[in-house]
Amino acid sequence: MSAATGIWGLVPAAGTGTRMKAALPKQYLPLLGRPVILHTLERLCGYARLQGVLVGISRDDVHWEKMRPVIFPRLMGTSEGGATRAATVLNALIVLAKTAREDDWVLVHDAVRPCIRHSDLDKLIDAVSADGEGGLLAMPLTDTVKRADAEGRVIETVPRQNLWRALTPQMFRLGSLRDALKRALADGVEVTDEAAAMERVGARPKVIEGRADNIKITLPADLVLAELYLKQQGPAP
Ligand SMILES: Nc1ccn([C@@H]2O[C@H](COP(=O)(O)OP(=O)(O)OP(=O)(O)O)[C@@H](O)[C@H]2O)c(=O)n1
Ligand SMILES: C[C@](O)(CO)[C@H](O)COP(=O)(O)O
Repeated sequence: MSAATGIWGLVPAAGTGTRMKAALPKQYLPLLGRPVILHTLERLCGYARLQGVLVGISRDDVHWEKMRPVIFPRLMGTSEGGATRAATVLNALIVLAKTAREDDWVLVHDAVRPCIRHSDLDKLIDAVSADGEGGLLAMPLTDTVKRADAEGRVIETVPRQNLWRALTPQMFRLGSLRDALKRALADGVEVTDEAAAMERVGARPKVIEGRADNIKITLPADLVLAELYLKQQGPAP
């Protein structure tokens, strides 16, 4: 990676959190007394290797302004979210491209993964910037995997060798990722992560084993787990 290559953070935070079934979007639910997203932004904005962090929020978002996380260094502001995570990320990349360069790296990290550690960010950046094809934090599957039908009856046991759970951040070059997401959306293909969009155009992203505590807050029980992890981690990001 040339010395001039920039590294940017992009945080999709425009979801509604339907699976959480809460009164407000889950990225704004309280976690140790602060909104989930503030924990995530504190981690990312406090990470010196990022030049800036852009957050994609819904145009209907009424919580961001109330929160005004003005204290964070590197926080660039917000871009308009879309109907899907992919659309939110694409819109943010288009905004980021006004400041960053086409071959700069972008780390896309879910707003609802507040337990991300700086050591995992280092691991991802060091591995991917040396490799060039892009990559993502992930965890190898350790349970047996079943595919079931609509009635909950097992159809098959899926061989789990070489199966990984994708986490975030996912790290790709700005221009390539923007174009790949544009292509997926134009083809009507809903990709649930950035790597899937890149794979569609022939990339072979690298999986980098991440920490088990980098959980995505999706269901109520995840909030309890995130609280335990943050308490266990202590102040060290
Ligand atoms: N249109 C969307 C949908 C999701 N996200 C973001 O993508 C991340 C991961 O998505 P997910 O966990 O699915 O969040 P939600 O879509 O809010 O959850 P649900 O699927 O339960 O509605 C979250 O930070 C979420 O805010 C986004 O920026 N724009
Ligand atoms: C990007 C991601 O967190 C990787 O596992 C996941 O795909 C997000 O999925 P969601 O349904 O938008 O939570």
